[in-house]
Amino acid sequence: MSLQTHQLTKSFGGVRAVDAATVTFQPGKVNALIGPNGSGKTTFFNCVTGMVKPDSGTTRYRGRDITRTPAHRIARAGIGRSFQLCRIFPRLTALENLLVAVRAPNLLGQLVPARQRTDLARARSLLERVGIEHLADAQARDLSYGQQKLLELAGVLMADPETIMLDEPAGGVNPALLERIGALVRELNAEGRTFIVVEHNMDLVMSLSDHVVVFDRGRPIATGTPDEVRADPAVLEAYLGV
Ligand SMILES: Nc1ncnc2c1ncn2[C@@H]1O[C@H](COP(=O)(O)OP(=O)(O)OP(=O)(O)O)[C@@H](O)[C@H]1O
Repeated sequence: MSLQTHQLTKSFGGVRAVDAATVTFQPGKVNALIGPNGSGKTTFFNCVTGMVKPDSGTTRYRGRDITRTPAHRIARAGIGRSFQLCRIFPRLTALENLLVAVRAPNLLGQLVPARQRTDLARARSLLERVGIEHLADAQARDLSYGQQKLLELAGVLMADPETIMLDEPAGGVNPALLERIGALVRELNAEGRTFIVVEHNMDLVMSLSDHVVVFDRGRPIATGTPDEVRADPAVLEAYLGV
């Protein structure tokens, strides 16, 4: 079952940020969402994940209409996401950030020691998985920007999402960490997780993704394999204005 939108629309004043966007993402694959600055990618992400209410249109996930579902319930349904500008708590340690990321929805859940122990073990193993276990007790603000992105990814993984939406994972990240983020996406995808990645780094998009959706002015103008969209004249026109 896939994530799909139908005629999704969101305006801010006179600007149609997302304009009747009908998109189907491929389950089990790495999907990329690309497009020029201001083409509506982040707003589209925000609509899909319940952070912004669309004006009209629908989003369906695994056959269910989630258009009006609150963000925390969409997250619980299995869609995790990261943000263009990392969302972490700078004064908490890396480990504490992960524990906060899975804060139990009610107080009772937070007080159950077994649950706390499981979360702690999971948080430690995820820090190890993303390669920053040595920074577990460092304040998040002391991590490099790339390390903060890895921490945010670990936070997303705490909820064990089946679908992971990443907003510009490569933005501002040095080449070594970029490679690690790419490798992690591949590994996590091989384990069966679906990815939807907004990214401006074309080398990363082309090497990582199976399926590419190109946005221009709030709607898809091309979809296909990296090679297919690269050869599409509409894509060249959108990017270069030729
Ligand atoms: N909260 C907001 N209020 C007003 N206008 C907004 C808001 N959010 C986005 N927009 C406008 O909507 C359009 C799409 O913006 P959006 O950030 O979704 O594009 P994007 O493709 O993610 O851009 P980028 O690649 O630069 O991150 C832009 O014209 C932007 O200025």
